[in-house]
Amino acid sequence: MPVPPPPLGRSALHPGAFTGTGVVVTGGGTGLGRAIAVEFARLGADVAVLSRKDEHLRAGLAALAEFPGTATAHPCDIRDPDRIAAALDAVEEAFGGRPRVLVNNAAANFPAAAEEMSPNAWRTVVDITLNGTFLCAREFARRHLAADTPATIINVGASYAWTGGPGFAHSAAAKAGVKNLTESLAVEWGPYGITVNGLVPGMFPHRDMTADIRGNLDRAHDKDDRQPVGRVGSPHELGWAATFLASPYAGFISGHTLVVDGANWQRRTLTNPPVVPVREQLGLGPH
Ligand SMILES: CCC/C=C/C(=O)SCCNC(=O)CCNC(=O)[C@H](O)C(C)(C)COP(=O)([O-])OP(=O)([O-])OC[C@H]1O[C@@H](n2cnc3c(N)ncnc32)[C@H](O)[C@@H]1OP(=O)([O-])[O-]
Ligand SMILES: NC(=O)C1=CN([C@@H]2O[C@H](COP(=O)(O)OP(=O)(O)OC[C@H]3O[C@@H](n4cnc5c(N)ncnc54)[C@H](OP(=O)(O)O)[C@@H]3O)[C@@H](O)[C@H]2O)C=CC1
Repeated sequence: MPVPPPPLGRSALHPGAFTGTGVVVTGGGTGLGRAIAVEFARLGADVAVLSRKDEHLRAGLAALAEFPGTATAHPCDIRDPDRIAAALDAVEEAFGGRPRVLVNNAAANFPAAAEEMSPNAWRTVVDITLNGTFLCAREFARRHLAADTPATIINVGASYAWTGGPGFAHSAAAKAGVKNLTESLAVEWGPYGITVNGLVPGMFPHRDMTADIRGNLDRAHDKDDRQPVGRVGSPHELGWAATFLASPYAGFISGHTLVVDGANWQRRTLTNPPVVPVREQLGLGPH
């Protein structure tokens, strides 16, 4: 019997838990990033959204408008270190101080057969998902290291970091890198009061999904029945996990990657469904 989550509008932590705390969410104008941004704002945080597209920045601001904290949005391509630095300068000015939390949520992905992936397709996904995560973490941490102030970083991953992701070789490899990077940075920066954790969403359908990813999901019917806990995730549940990881109650958690997926990725048996080649799954013809 699936147990539904408490409804949108509840918070897991006490009201005002993040009042006076600045939070940066990359890709915070859409989907799961926006859900994370909203849960921080609900708890009083000042929230900054960073991403490339105006429409996404506006959507992020609109979602944050009902909450009391400062909401700000800054155009930024996380592949470009200078633009990241400029965006964080602008965030500090808007908040009147350094944000304490960085959520590296932005990523890139599309399904493609590995043998058909162009070098630039591979490079683009790795550049945004892995390199962008590193560059944002580096710029954010440098500022805290220089000022000797505590901070926390959450890197959003994917469970195919452990399993491989047939049909998503670029994204899976990049997310494996993100998980590994999380572990390195947690140790390097731990002595200076910076915790670094990973947060992995399982199946969280939402209306901002790119057509490619949505199409991939839509090939599966009965999505709830395919999850061990009997249902897919609601985006605000991921937001609750993020706020917990950034809270003082998680201060002794660092270098960990928390998977929020109802045990879906452990669902493996010796009698899995028959193998369907990736080309067939993607509707591609023979080689
Ligand atoms: C599944 C569960 C886990 C989910 C995890 C997620 O991350 S969900 C989050 C998902 N959310 C997002 O991903 C949101 C952000 N995503 C985006 O902005 C775009 O999808 C982006 C990743 C292509 C980057 O845009 P951009 O303007 O920087 O790049 P660009 O347009 O210049 O393309 C670069 C190269 O990639 C090639 N290529 C592109 N598409 C396809 C394809 N379908 N097929 C094959 N190849 C494709 C394109 O042809 C080009 O190579 P070329 O021709 O030069 O050799
Ligand atoms: N949805 C799901 O079920 C799952 C999601 N995930 C992970 O969760 C996170 C959020 O995914 P989801 O919300 O579904 O995806 P979306 O496609 O809705 O969000 C991706 C966000 O990343 C931003 N972005 C992409 N490229 C860049 C860039 N170069 N610079 C700055 N921002 C960029 C986009 O904004 P813009 O276009 O404005 O730049 C967009 O807001 C990702 O890390 C994803 O890998 C993992 C497993 C499953």
